[in-house]
Amino acid sequence: MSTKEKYVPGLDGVIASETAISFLDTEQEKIIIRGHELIELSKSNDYIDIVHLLLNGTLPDSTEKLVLEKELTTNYDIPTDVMKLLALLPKQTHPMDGLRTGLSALSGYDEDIENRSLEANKRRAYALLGNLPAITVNSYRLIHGQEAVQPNQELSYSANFLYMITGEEPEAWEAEIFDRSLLLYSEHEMPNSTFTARVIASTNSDLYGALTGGVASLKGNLHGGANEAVMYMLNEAKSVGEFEELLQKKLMKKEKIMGFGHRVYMKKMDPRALVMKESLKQLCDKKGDSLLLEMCEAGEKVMREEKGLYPNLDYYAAPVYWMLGIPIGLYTPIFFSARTAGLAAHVIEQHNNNRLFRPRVNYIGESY
Ligand SMILES: CC(=O)SCCNC(=O)CCNC(=O)[C@H](O)C(C)(C)COP(=O)(O)OP(=O)(O)OC[C@H]1O[C@@H](n2cnc3c(N)ncnc32)[C@H](O)[C@@H]1OP(=O)(O)O
Ligand SMILES: O=C([O-])CC(=O)C(=O)O
Repeated sequence: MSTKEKYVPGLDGVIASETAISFLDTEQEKIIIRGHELIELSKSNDYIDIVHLLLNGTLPDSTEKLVLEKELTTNYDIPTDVMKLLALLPKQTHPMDGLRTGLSALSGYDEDIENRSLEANKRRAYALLGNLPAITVNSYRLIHGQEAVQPNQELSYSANFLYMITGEEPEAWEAEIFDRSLLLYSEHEMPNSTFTARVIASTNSDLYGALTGGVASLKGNLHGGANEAVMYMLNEAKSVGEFEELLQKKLMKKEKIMGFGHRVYMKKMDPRALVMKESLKQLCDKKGDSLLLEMCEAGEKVMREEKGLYPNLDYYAAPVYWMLGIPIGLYTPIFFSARTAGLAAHVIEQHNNNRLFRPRVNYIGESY
């Protein structure tokens, strides 16, 4: 390669993979997951259905769904030494770093670690999905000097996840809102974390390593870390007026406003954000407190008028999680936990039809 090749910063619009898993059809404004539309699925399916769809290629029938949910809710075997390791981490460790450490440590306990077959990878993905709620919640709790919590295996996957977070058995409608958030976060084509996981998998590295890299990628506030950043920003204001003022000040200082904009939906609202906004409305009605919804809507207006930018999923996920009583530090780990279904499907696809990722550069250094 002697002459300069076309360089696209941030690989914007570059096709990095062929995949049968998902596609953002921006013309039709559809998020396609294995031939199904995610927003349609969010109306009558739940997270377990999507896990099945992502990892098996089809929506489950009622028996398959029961079997899968049972497998995930009873699959809890985090080694005590991993818990001890998490408890040793300094208090200031970010929960995403705790999760990354816990997830990474699990690899040593997989006696079949070198097996990259479809069956072995699927078994691993299910085991991880079973353990992730506990790893997510307990890495947060142990870092903060709290006791580890045990799952309640009588509850559904999502109800148990929320129960472990808040310590209270959720009402059915709360578990439903939380489940819908997991579904919306489950898979989204080729974001940075998925690309990261596929790049790692392409060296024949294992699922744990690929997912561990995925956690690091998702932590950043240009990606998954935006959901917690949105909540910190909302908490800086106490009224609609204060929030509008805060946004104007940030814009004057040329700061990025978390929860707005998207590489693929830049000038349109993320379809998932609309569904999440409905969940926020539902929560506000139930709790008789609409302040957060009013603030978010005012923020939407400011950003549309000032920048022509629209909310992404993280903008509405943050107030929804807040109103469900979830600690802010868990917002991004929950996103990762939900995305594990999609990431695992991508790693499996990469392993099954692999070519090493190894791009080139345009050299702009000293002449030679
Ligand atoms: C579920 C998810 O992971 S969704 C993403 C969550 N991340 C965020 O919410 C963080 C805030 N948003 C952003 O930083 C961006 O919109 C991104 C990174 C998500 C996508 O942006 P990119 O495609 O890389 O575009 P880029 O950052 O180059 O922005 C293009 C222009 O829009 C502006 N812009 C983009 N997003 C924002 C924002 N949130 N606030 C203010 N300005 C913004 C940029 O400043 C830039 O303006 P300029 O051309 O005048 O310099
Ligand atoms: O697609 C992206 O770049 C980021 C995103 O919305 C996601 O991962 O859900």
